[in-house]
Amino acid sequence: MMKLLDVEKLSISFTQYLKGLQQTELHVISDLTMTLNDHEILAVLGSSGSGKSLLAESILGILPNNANTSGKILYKDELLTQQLKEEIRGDKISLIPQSVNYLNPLMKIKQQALGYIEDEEAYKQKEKKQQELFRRYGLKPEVDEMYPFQLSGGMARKVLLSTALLNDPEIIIADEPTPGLDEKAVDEVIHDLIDLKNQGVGIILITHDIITALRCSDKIAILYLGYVIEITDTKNFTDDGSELYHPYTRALYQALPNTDFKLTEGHQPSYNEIPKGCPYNMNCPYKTDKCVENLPELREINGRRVRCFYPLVNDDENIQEGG
Ligand SMILES: Nc1ncnc2c1ncn2[C@@H]1O[C@H](COP(=O)(O)OP(=O)(O)OP(=O)(O)O)[C@@H](O)[C@H]1O
Ligand code: NI
Repeated sequence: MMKLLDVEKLSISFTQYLKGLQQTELHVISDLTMTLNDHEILAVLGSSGSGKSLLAESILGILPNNANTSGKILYKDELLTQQLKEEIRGDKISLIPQSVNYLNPLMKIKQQALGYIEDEEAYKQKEKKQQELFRRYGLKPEVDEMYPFQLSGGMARKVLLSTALLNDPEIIIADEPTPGLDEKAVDEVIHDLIDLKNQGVGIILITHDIITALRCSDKIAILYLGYVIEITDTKNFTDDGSELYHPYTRALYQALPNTDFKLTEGHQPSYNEIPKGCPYNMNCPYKTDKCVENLPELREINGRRVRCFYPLVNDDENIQEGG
């Protein structure tokens, strides 16, 4: 097992200008810490608008200009600077984008998959790889000369997937690859991701769909109001949920058959109302004054990372109250 990415205390916010000279800070991601290894699918689970795409953009170095960030990201123990991000983007790290709108509508498919390559030999090699990948994903040769509008949604997704794989990436960030797809296409995406993982790729699967996360990930990081509140092995989502330590994670899992399997808006308060103290305290049945006053750190407990003063650890595994 090799560490590919370490995200350490990453925060992303936007300054909002209100009437007059007033301004407030919109905290979209706060104090996010997580690790991605090779041969691993890490699902990042959060509701719509919770900053998941911004996390992807931050790792890739394509954040909007007005974003304020702090914290750091390491790539194989090396600080991932903006320069290094630009070097490895599309090469060692690839994005499977959230939307097929990432395709340039005015450019033929093959041309945009390959990009501009000056060296003739290098071009030929990449072209060969592209043709292999297109064949592997069932894209016929005539797709090469098509424009995006001529593709079905499923074909466009396969083009994005093949393009992401062209340079044998070590890390793939898949941003919501399944919404809007029919059941068969979802099965295919999941199958492809697991296949890539088995080849050694480390994958960050960004999703608001807990069922997709449960079906293919090895670990799940759960976001709440921009905070990671638990990172746990996917196998801990089992039976009655008693292996899940954060009250929110457990409630989410136990509610599953009755919800529409999605983390919808309304589950969480809005970003303008992030409470002082624990982000979950307003909904937590176990809260104390301490939770209202203080923000719990993300700490390691029995191989999980949990942001809670009173994690729901089984009786036989005694844990001290966190500080
Ligand atoms: N350039 C920007 N300026 C100001 N605020 C922004 C900007 N970009 C994003 N945001 C804010 O950050 C929030 C998170 O955006 P993001 O696209 O990362 O969410 P997401 O979790 O990917 O949502 P979805 O599930 O809908 O894809 C947005 O709701 C928006 O309020
Ligand atoms: Ni998004």
